[in-house]
Amino acid sequence: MFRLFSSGVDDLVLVSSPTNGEITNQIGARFDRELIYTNIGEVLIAVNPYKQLPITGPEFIKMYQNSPGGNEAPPHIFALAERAYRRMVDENESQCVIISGESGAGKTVSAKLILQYVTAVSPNNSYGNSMGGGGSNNVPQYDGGSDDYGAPSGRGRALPMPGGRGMPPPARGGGVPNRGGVASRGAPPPPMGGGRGRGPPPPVSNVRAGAPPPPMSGGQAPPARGPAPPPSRGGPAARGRGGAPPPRAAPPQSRGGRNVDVEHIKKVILDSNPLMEAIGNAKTVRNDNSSRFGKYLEIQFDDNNAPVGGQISTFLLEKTRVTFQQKHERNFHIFYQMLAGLDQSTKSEWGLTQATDFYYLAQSKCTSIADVDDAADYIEVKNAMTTIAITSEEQTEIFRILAAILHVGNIRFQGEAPATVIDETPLQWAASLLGCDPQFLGQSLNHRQIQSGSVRHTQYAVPQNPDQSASLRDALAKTLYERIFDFIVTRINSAMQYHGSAKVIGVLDIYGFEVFERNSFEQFCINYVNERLQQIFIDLTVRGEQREYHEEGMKWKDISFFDNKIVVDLIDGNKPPGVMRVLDDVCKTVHAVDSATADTKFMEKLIHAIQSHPHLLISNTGSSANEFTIKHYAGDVTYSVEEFCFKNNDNLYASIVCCLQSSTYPFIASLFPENMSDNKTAPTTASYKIRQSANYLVQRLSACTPHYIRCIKPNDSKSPLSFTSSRVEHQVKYLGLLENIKVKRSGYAYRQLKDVFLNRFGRIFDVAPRNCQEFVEQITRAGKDISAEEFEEGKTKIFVKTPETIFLMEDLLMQKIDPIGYKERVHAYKENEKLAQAKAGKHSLKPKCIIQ
Ligand SMILES: Nc1ncnc2c1ncn2[C@@H]1O[C@H](COP(=O)(O)OP(=O)(O)OP(=O)(O)O)[C@@H](O)[C@H]1O
Repeated sequence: MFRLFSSGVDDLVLVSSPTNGEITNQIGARFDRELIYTNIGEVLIAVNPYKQLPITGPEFIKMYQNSPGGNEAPPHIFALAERAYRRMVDENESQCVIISGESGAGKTVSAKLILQYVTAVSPNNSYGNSMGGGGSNNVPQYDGGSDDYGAPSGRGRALPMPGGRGMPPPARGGGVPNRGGVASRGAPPPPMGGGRGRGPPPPVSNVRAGAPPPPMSGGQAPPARGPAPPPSRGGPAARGRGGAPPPRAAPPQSRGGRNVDVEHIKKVILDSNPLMEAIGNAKTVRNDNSSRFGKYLEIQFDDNNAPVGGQISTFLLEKTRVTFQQKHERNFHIFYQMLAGLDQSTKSEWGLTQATDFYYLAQSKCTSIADVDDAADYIEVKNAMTTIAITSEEQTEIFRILAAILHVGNIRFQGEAPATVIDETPLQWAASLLGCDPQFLGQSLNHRQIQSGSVRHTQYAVPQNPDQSASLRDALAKTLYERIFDFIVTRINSAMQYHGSAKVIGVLDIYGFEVFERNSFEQFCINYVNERLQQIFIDLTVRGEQREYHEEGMKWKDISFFDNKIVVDLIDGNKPPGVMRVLDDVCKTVHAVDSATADTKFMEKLIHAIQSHPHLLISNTGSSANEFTIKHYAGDVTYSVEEFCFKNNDNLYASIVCCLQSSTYPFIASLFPENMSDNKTAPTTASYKIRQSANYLVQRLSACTPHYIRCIKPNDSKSPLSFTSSRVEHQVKYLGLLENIKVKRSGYAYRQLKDVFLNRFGRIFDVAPRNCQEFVEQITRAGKDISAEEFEEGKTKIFVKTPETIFLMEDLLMQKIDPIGYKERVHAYKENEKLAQAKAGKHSLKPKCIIQ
């Protein structure tokens, strides 16, 4: 008895006894052969190789283009992209690609590859008769692979031959099913929700700018240090080149009907990437270019299936990074790009020197990244801004605010409440660049406006001590940054705005499930969003299966799976109240208490409100209780409640907003349109915004046929092609891959169109069977371990219950059509096995197939 598949199977649904360890072994065995992609049905697993493999160049696009729904194609991100695009074209349905995984797993690279593929294969004109494949070679492309690879052997079915470096292996088990596992709906998605809690914008067809980004907040940096040269000018009166024209968003470029410059839209889609990365990405210890926000990009396609518009929605921007970064991490790239790229005279005019002079950049002791040229990136970012029609005046306004943020970070406080500023210089700089009166700015940092609980219209200015003032200072910096971020996202959306009806391909690049040694409010929110995404994943997968059974005229069999609704309700439920509801209730009543007392009250209330729940564990219910555990679908996570209330409150401080609204720069005032004297509406909390965002996402994604990419980070040292099994197994667990496989296998492990099935497996016999019945008769005679119950015939497909049957059929096929190759593989297998044993069981695989 031998194991044939020591190289791992390309569809994990075919693993005989799936466990987290076994899945890891399979992925590892493939990774050793530079096969970074593996399927679970139509779900794609992508392992980051930390090395450019020659598998994503234009010739690979051609290879996958028009391949029939990914059938027979080895697992590849382009196979998935092709399936999404083709299904949109053929079935006139919106599609979405949901990419998840931990930091550094390769989500952003995967998202870029999807965009690269879709922009390349779609037509360049919004009318005419080309249906895909008309993409221009001039379209800028992500440089994800080298072009030095040999030309593919043809279009459509052209598959790479085995043996080459980075080449996919021969399709095992007949490739992935054409359909199945996904539900579909015809209509394009509904209009988006409103923008940033400033009231919904008027509906414009199915596109609107400004999704509700749910901000995360919190984190207080210690007071600033660092020298700052004296201001060249003081106060708002001195304004340099900025009497600045009214800079509010330029009128959207209205598009609709057939007058769309598709090539321009493709350019905007691809060029907006470096801009979004500049304002939303940063170096972290895990990833030099880590996205610190979630992004959902929808590309809109017209009747000619050309991209005619788009829409970006952002989620969970980590704005605490503006004021605090841990050691060896950086702030958002844009700050360093500005310092490296701005001309010297503007830098002098704005009081800018070097990164180490500004506390917000200097605290982490990391201001540069190996192999990154911030000055060159600055030029790229400016060009991208120009592409999306941000005028040069507006660009100046944006960078001046960023400069102001750096000076804000250098303001330090001392003394009793109200705290006084230690050195006026940074305050003067900040006030000057923000067009505010320095005294007004100072007062808005050392006094906080508090509304009376009993008499709602009464406001009090409460003096703040140095710590509290530092907290307000950081709130100012974070608010300014967030508004710039939103402004740029809105302008990207304006540049892609399309008014006609359209179907979409959405690409969601969002943090995956997070479990650290210490988990805080941020992980709680991220994991909640992931619970919601898991919910729609299960829902759509089960419904997709149901639909397929129905279409195939087969009797539905119940699929058993863990329904995580119970966990979602535990977090966001109203009646009985979930954790978020309890948190919001506590936050409403704790304005006057310090952060630690508020967290204690939250813990008390949580223990009282949710006494017993099968998915909530509170081991310490005494007065020192400070953590709770949620049993998530992917595993248990313990959350420390420290700063939960502070972060959840995410206050927009009235004093700060009023000061900025008084700015003599119309651009800055326009970023703060809210009416702060309107006391009627209760301030929204961070968890409220996250619930809203999650609802919005679920609504958008549910209107599409989903495609999933689960990204895996193979090691923590960013080493090329190195695979640490324990790290991977952890991710396999938290990505819920085992559950994926179970759901997918609970009915049939394999399904294939009748023609494709009979063409492949009919070759086992001297006389090819003409139909399913003949096939079953012959195969049960040929393979003594194969029973007729293993097969079921639908209207268009043949279904096979267990992977073992598929493996046996594959063996019979191979012995028949390539007996020498078969012997060689058996030999190679034995050699590989010896090697594996010598390496003490590295990726040791359990028997997948028995050769007799
Ligand atoms: N398919 C790939 N081929 C080559 N290198 C890759 C690939 N995927 C990822 N990488 C490398 O890994 C790095 C991290 O990838 P990426 O930024 O996409 O991770 P991420 O999951 O988006 O992380 P984060 O959540 O922190 O944003 C990339 O900058 C790149 O160097």
